[in-house]
Amino acid sequence: DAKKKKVFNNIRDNCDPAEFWDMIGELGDGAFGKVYKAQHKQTGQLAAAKMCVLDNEDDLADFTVEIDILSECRHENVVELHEAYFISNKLWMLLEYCDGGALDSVMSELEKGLTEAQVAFVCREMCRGLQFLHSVRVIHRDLKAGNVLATMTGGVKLADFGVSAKNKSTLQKHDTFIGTPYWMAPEVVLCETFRDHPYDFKVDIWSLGITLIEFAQMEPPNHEMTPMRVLLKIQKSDPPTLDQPSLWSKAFNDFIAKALVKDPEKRPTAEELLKHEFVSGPLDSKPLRDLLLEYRAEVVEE
Ligand SMILES: COc1ccc(Nc2ncnc(-c3cccnc3Nc3cc(NC(=O)c4cccc(C(F)(F)F)c4)ccc3C)n2)cc1
Repeated sequence: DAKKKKVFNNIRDNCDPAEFWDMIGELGDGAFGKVYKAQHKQTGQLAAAKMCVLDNEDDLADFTVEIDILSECRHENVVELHEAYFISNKLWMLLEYCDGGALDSVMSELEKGLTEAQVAFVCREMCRGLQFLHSVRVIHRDLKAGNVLATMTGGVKLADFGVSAKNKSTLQKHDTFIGTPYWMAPEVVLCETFRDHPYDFKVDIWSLGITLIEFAQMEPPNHEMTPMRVLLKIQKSDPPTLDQPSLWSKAFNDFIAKALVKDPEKRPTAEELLKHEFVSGPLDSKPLRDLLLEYRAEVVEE
């Protein structure tokens, strides 16, 4: 009955994607479920299709955070959701297909990091994506090269391949209202008022800085340590820098130093970083497009 059946907007209920889409290849088989390369039967449009088997309809609620966010987040630097289907306990999400793949795969396949020109272009696009996400009060919380997708035409798109449960926690929308305060206990008031700490979104700026070091050096700082050791190190050490600063421009080193400020209140916003000389000059997508052509040649060769 209508009452029980929660209607989720953006999801086509009891509609089979196989009616409209052919699954033409596999893109990944992660913890989250299978991901296929799909082609629309009529339009020929390509998509990345993620299928998750849900035990019951309540699990669907877990995914609606991701679906609602992706449906609202229409921006050229954020991966775009085409359609979502829910049929016989299977949830399908079809996203625009980024034919360049994820940037961590590009680096590991070519066994080299990005040049400064490539980093500067990708960095500007990522800042624009972050500026948008933060403007609609979405915090990514898992920025890294593996979550940056590219297209052969030089498009750069923020994505998040994390496991859905993590997505739910990482993609907390921060505009939930505070309940009526009259009956609130003091500790609830304290928690409620400081819950929506205005600097939460600054976590993405730190991760952006770390991701730039990953682009330049193929690995993030401290990659040789165990995760436990890294937690302690990040907490007590000075912010990381490029291993060999003299190999890179002053602007690049300075941009990283600005993003990797430990105090979130002093860390700049994406909007402020877009004014930095590292990304404010004329930047061309050609260096990135050339890298992707190299990558495609390698992958095709295999
Ligand atoms: C191995 O070679 C390739 C070649 C091309 C591609 N291209 C591509 N293009 C688009 N999506 C994918 C993809 C690959 C593996 C897993 N998921 C993929 N996309 C995807 C992403 C999502 N969700 C998000 O990216 C997401 C979720 C929450 C928030 C956000 C954000 F905050 F960034 F907006 C983004 C949901 C469903 C799917 C199918 N992959 C990938 C690998």
